[in-house]
Amino acid sequence: MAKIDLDGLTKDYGGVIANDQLSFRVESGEIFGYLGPNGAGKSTTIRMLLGLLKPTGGTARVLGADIRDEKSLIEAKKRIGYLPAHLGFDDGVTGERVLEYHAGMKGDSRLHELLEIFTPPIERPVREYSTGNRRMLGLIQAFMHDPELVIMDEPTSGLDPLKQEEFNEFIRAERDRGTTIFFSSHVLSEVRRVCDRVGIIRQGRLVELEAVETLLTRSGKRVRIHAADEVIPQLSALDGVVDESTFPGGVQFIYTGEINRLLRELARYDVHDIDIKEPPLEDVFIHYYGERTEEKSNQWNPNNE
Ligand SMILES: Nc1ncnc2c1ncn2[C@@H]1O[C@H](COP(=O)(O)OP(=O)(O)OP(=O)(O)O)[C@@H](O)[C@H]1O
Repeated sequence: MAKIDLDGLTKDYGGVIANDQLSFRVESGEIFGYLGPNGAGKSTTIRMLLGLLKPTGGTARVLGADIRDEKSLIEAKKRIGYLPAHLGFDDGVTGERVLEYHAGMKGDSRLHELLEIFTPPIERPVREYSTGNRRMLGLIQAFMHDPELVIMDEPTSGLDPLKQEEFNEFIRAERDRGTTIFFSSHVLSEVRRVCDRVGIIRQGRLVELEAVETLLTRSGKRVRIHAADEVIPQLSALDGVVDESTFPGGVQFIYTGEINRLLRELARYDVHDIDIKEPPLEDVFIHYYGERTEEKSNQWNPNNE
């Protein structure tokens, strides 16, 4: 059974249709990345899944509970971990007190191991916390009761690169022990490293739903060849070559054809050196973020790491 199942989920804020008939599933035991430019509608979906906002059309099920059915959603939420984008902790109390409060409501069977990975200074009042320490406290509270499903809104914002990497490792291990993870993100490198599948939302509509590997395969390879000047025009003209550009002593392009065909073609030329890579995920996703100057999406920063 899918852990999350959206069925025409719609939110009209009265003028702004933030989610427009979204239908997709998050399957058991996968890490699903929910991507989209600023204002695309990610937080709106997440807040509806947690029952914090009411849909104006369609519905969704989380762990089998219809989000319109308050009672069954409350029951399901005991088995869900949630990390909101904005962490509204009581600033006056210590991190330890915050965790005790959450433990009282839902349990804390994994608290000690989480405190070894994420390391906020729990003896200090939350008001003294840096953004990263707040995020870590939030992550501990999201996972401490060993939930079956974890929903997170931009979980790594504010974490330093080392903690981000620890977070990546941690959620991969969580997935391997069977936890299902759904999170929104702007950090493409993180999505590449940890997600099994992604959904991309733009102006409230789902524009892509695909395995990360498939997206990358479909997007071709980035090829950089050093060769004699006279063969460069012929290399640039090969079938399947797009976005070609030359540099002194070589040419680079995206190759969208069959890789063996490229290798056979290249064997006919005097090639000095070659580098074949997956395209950066930025290249793969960038066309979903068209009209960037006309929308709020111009805040999208694909290099945000
Ligand atoms: N309470 C509200 N009332 C009216 N419009 C809203 C409300 N909340 C969000 N919106 C609008 O709905 C759209 C989607 O917003 P949402 O916060 O879901 O996007 P997002 O993808 O999470 O963005 P970001 O990446 O910037 O956090 C935006 O146009 C936003 O301005």
